[in-house]
Amino acid sequence: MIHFEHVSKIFDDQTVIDDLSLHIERGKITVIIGTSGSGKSTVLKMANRLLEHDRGRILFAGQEIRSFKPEDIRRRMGYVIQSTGLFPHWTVAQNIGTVPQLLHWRKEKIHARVDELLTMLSLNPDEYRSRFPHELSGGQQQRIGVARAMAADPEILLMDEPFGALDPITRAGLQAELKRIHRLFGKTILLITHDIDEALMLADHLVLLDGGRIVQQGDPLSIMMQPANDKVIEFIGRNDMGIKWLSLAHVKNHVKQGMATNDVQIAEHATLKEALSEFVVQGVNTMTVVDQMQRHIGVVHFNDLLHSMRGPETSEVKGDET
Ligand SMILES: Nc1ncnc2c1ncn2[C@@H]1O[C@H](COP(=O)(O)OP(=O)(O)OP(=O)(O)O)[C@@H](O)[C@H]1O
Repeated sequence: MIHFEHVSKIFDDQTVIDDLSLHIERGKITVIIGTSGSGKSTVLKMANRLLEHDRGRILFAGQEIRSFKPEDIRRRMGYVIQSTGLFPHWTVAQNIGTVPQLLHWRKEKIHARVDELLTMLSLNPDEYRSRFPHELSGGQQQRIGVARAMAADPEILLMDEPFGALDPITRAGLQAELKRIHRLFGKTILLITHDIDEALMLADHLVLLDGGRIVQQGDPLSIMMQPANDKVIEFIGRNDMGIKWLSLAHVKNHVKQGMATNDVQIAEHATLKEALSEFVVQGVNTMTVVDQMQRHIGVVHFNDLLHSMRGPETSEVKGDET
């Protein structure tokens, strides 16, 4: 969907993006992770022409990005930033409706879309559509930022540290929500973060950026299995390796026939890390696995989870739909 080909960006004689080649695949979540100043935001801003690249080519839908008008590009790409950028004197509905309004949608259509998005993001439309941003919590404001970016159904969502300013619990909730929405609609997403757990949880394709250069890219599991150098190992974190494995594997690939002898259930799309937490909190050795319709599809055993923590077989986790 977006191709970066040998792209460089230079600010005041300093090369901040150096020969970057990257393919943002349709329907996937691509996550760029890097330390502060590594060039993450610059990559995102070059994608929607907030910044112009100096060398190489950026193609969007097969065409050089410079051939599009910046305003057209920005309508086709939703943009979510950490500080949300909501208009303080506009209601939630007006904020979400910004782009549809620019596109001259009918009033009723905008109204219906606002309500649809609020519902999708677990906010009751009757309660929230007329509120102003200062009447919302940080997490709710961030949801409105996401809703606004998605309002006109853009082809791609660009997300710049969207959950960076939130507390860990709200952050985890919104990450799960983004994952759920992605499962439902398969939207193409390019997200940047400096948080490795967030990156591992969300990424189909993970890109490690350091000093404006890509150190390694690929699916998270391959990167964990074959880190290119010490820098990558440092990124991933030497500790908690087993737990990070668990966050990449999913319950549905460890389901056995049968049913738990207790009432505890877990969703098939939960990660093994979430399963581990449930085993500990609930004090059980087995859990019944259910699908999205709450139908019982088998059982997961604590021992199997421990076994996978010692080193999952690649084939088990590869192709794991997240
Ligand atoms: N408009 C600008 N003019 C000059 N230098 C800039 C400009 N924007 C960014 N830079 C520099 O480019 C480099 C990369 O910045 P960028 O914002 O892309 O990093 P980042 O990885 O997103 O960092 P952070 O995680 O701290 O937001 C930094 O050294 C920054 O100082």
